[in-house]
Amino acid sequence: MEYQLSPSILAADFSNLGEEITKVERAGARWLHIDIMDGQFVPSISMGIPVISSIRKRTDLFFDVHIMALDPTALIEDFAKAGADLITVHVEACPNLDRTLRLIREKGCKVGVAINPATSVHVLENVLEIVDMVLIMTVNPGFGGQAYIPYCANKVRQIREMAKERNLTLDIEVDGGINKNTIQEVVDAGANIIVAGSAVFQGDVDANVKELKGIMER
Ligand SMILES: O=C(CO)[C@H](O)[C@H](O)COP(=O)(O)O
Ligand SMILES: [Fe+2]
Repeated sequence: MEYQLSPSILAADFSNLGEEITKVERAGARWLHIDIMDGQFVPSISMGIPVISSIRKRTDLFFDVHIMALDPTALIEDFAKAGADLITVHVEACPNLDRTLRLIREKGCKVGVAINPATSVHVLENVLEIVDMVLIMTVNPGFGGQAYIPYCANKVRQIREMAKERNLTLDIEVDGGINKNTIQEVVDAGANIIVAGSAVFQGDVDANVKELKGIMER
């Protein structure tokens, strides 16, 4: 299984975004987590198309776009054109989930599906075969810098088990409150794509990326 650290630029210095991205790239990250918040599905507003298309010109990192919006389906085509490699939508925001997931694939992107902490893994039973990645939120979405919710590790374990039963090679991503103290628990539970915002961009970015990757790959 491939392990990837996906630094979340939500915690980066936006006045110096290009440099921040170069730093994580130089430190050895291959993915970049881009949080899209619309102020409705979640309370805050983050960034949109112009940010993605401008950073796309600067880096070949794999763009892992996490949409936290009330109507993610309407945004998919534009995000794909702007340079997303993988688009993840929330079950909680998709009344026609199957259609939305197929649209992501049609637009040429890898397909991700996310669930909030309080949502059961069982809502994913029917769509596991048509996604590349499941994102288990380990905080309630909306802000960086929140504390990791420990019961979510069990959901990672459940999804890994469900994938195994179906013979699927599925990526499992965790997002929220992951740092050097919490990363081991989610990796042990079966997560292989690890998002980290504050734990990467606060302090020495190079040392942070190397430390987290080191624990993950051990
Ligand atoms: O989706 C998110 C919040 O909704 C972010 O990706 C997440 O919060 C990352 O930040 P941190 O690692 O600081 O918790
Ligand atoms: Fe995220």
